[in-house]
Amino acid sequence: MAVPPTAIGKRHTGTEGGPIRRNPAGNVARPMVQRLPAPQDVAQCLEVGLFDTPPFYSNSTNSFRNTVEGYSDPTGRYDPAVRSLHNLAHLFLNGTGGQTHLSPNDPIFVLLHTFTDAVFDEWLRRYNPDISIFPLENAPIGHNRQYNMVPFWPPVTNTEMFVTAPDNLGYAYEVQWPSQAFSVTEIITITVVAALILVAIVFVVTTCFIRARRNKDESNQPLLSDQYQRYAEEYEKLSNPSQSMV
Ligand SMILES: O=C(O)c1cc2cc(O)c(O)cc2[nH]1
Repeated sequence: MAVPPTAIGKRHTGTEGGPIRRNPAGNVARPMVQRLPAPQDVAQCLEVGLFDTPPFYSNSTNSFRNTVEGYSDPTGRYDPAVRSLHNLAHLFLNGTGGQTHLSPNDPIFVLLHTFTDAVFDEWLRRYNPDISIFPLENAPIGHNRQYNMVPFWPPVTNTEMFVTAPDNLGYAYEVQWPSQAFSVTEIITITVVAALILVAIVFVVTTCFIRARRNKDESNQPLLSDQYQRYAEEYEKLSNPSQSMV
């Protein structure tokens, strides 16, 4: 049977899985991927100071690499149920862009991966790490620092790519990075410290004020000074106040 030309056209303009499909936030079976990453997630991810932690895999915890990839929560804590940042954006698309073997067919892939690289670049800029923090061994195949990055051609090692964009690619990303919001613990700590500082300031100012007033009184009325006050008190105690104390 002859295939209608329109059907042939569709087959060739679409992806392996058919035309590009997107159903953003439409995965009702997975409510956690019904949202995009938030600016705060990026800010938190950039606070994860360790580049990677054993086993240098998708279950690494407190690893910037695993956090930006999106297998940890944005603070770096690994949780198998969580998807964040890069992975969350893929899954949010809920269609071609959410399937590893098809996602490059969706043009959003380029934007997502460019932004992910910009986050990595900002991390390199902030922490200025030495290559010695990149795993030398025990990472999955292709992921130790001297290995070539598969499938790039000509071959390029992870070490060669562990460089900021201006040095590596000749351009810089221009992003206004969100700043980190304070946590509840930090807000409480700041409030307590501010209150203590305020009490200390009030105490010092009051003490200075009282001293200044007393000094003024003493210079204006020397008989009110401590020394004469004591004489006065002792004089009061005497049974016969007219008797001389000298
Ligand atoms: O389930 C994930 O975390 C997930 C899905 C998905 C799709 C994709 O094209 C990727 O590049 C990564 C990815 N992660």
